[in-house]
Order: sequence, then C-alpha cells, then structure tokens
Amino acid sequence: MSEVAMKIVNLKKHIGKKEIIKGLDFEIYPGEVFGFLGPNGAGKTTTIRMMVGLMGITEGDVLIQGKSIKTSFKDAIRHVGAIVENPEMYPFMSGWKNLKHYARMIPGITEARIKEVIALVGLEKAIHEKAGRYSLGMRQRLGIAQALLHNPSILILDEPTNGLDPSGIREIRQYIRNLAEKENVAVIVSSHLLSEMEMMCDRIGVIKNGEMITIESVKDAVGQSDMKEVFVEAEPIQDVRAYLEEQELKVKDSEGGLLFNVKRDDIPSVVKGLVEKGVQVYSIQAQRSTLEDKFLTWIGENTIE
Ligand SMILES: Nc1ncnc2c1ncn2[C@@H]1O[C@H](COP(=O)(O)OP(=O)(O)OP(=O)(O)O)[C@@H](O)[C@H]1O
Repeated sequence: MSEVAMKIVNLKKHIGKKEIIKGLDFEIYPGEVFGFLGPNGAGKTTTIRMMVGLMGITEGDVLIQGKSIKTSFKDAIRHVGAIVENPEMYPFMSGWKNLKHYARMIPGITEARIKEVIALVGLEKAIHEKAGRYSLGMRQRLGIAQALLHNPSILILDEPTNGLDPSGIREIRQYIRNLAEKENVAVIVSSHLLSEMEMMCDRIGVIKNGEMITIESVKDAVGQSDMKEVFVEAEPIQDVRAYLEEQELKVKDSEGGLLFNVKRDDIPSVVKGLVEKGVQVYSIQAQRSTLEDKFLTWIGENTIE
C-alpha cells in the first residue's frame, strides 16, 4: 500500500498547561478500517476533532490526500465524511427527506447519489419512514449515509457502536467493512472495546494518555488471540506438570493448580492426554487470550468488556 489517505504528523494538542495529545505520527490507507482504541480520556475524541478541523492544532499537522487541514482546509476536508457528535436528524421527516434536505447544502449531489448511499448502508426498506421511528442503529446508518453523500475517500466515526444492541453493532460493522472493501474508503473508528475493534478493524492503534502506544495489524494478531492461558486443577499435580512439559507447553504455578499456554484448538487433546495418564481432573478453565492480556497491560483492566 503506497497510497496514503491521511497522514498525521507530530500532532499535538495543549489545553491550558495540559498536554492532551503528545505528538502522534501515523498513516491511514485507502480501503482499510483503522481503529483508535483507548480508555476513556485517552484522547481519541480530541484527535478526531483535530483531524476534521473542529478543534485547533497546537503543533504538527493532519494531511488529507496530501492537503493540510491547517493551511488548505477546504481542499483537505472535502475528502472527509465524519460523524463526531450525534448526527442531526429531523425526527418528523423521513430518512429520505432528511438526506434530500442535507443534500441541498452540498453542490452537485444527484438523486442517484442519494439512492446509492442509502443502498450502501442498507436502508432501502425503511427510507420513507419517519427518522424519529428509527432504531438507534438505523439512525446511525442514516448518519453514515449523510456523511457519505459527497463521496468522501475517508470516513471518520467516533464510537459508532455506542449504545447499540448486539444486532445493531453487527450491522454497523458489516456496512463499515463493506465501505472499506468495496468502495475503497479509508474508515477511522474509535472505541474503548477491544472485542469490537478486533472484529471491525484491519489495524488498531492503541492510544493512552495522548500517546500512541502501538499499532497492531489485526490479521497478525489473530494467531496470538488464538492462544489461551488455561488453568487446570488436577491430581497428582506433578504428573500434570510432567505431561504438559512433555508437550512442550509453557507451565506456571498457580493457586490450587497450574496455568499453561496452549492453542484453543489443542485444549481437548491435552485434556484427553491427561486423563489417559491417569490424572484426576477437577477443573479446567481457559482464561483470556494472550492478545487480550497484552492490551490489558497497555490500556488498563477496566476497559475491556
Ligand atoms: N476543553 C478541554 N479542556 C481541558 N481538558 C480537556 C478538554 N477536552 C478534553 N480534555 C481532556 O483531554 C483528555 C482526552 O479527552 P478525549 O475526550 O479526547 O478522550 P477520549 O479518548 O475520546 O475519551 P472518551 O472515550 O471518554 O471520549 C481527557 O483527559 C479530557 O479530560
């Protein structure tokens, strides 16, 4: 991937004496979903607000398709569609009328384009119903449709699944992935939930205290997320240890038993092996994946649900 949709260069934000964003550097490419993951207060919203020109930049720059948001705002922002705060919708108007109303403010939007964005977010069936009757997920999709009207190459969504039920989350995820894969849009989303980010994103940037701690490719991380730490309570425990070590598994002592690392798919054969060795197994329990462990140490225990 040589083309860059957005380039963040040494981006900083100070408010009063507080350094809120401390120098971010990264790039986002067309066709990828990039996730900003971090605990509350990490600086995700502040960064996004600077990216779309809703907040001044203290130092550094955001280049959108090569254009600086600071010095070429108009040329830069025309490539961006964003939902940063709740999208404004008129509840008494249909989804269609809302989009038409909004489209009037953007030069050159045709009715065909309105139909196109409706299809992109799967709202064809409900588009003539009043927006006030939409579920939160449908409203969110209408907001995305609105943000897509001017055909941006970058879509930025701050916490797009906040408040949605599991089926709403699944739908949004599907439409976001579609936009990246089929329309080659670079999508930037933020969330404090790892599980959600893992399913939605190609890459995840972990942000904490205004700093980017790491950027991980989800594909590369899949192998790691498949590894589980397993707790076993069994007797005689020295036979358990001997067997696990024979299998070349990493073993640690733990209160009342042992912990070992193993691929999830291999857990049944380990249990079978232990039983065949004549070991009495009282309990066996898979703990968090090692990827989750890694993120937990980075961003803090209470941010993973
Ligand atoms: N106007 C402001 N004045 C002072 N501090 C601010 C201001 N706006 C944000 N902050 C602080 O900046 C930090 C980053 O806030 P930000 O909203 O960007 O975090 P976030 O990662 O988006 O978290 P959340 O998920 O809670 O929105 C927080 O500590 C917040 O208190």
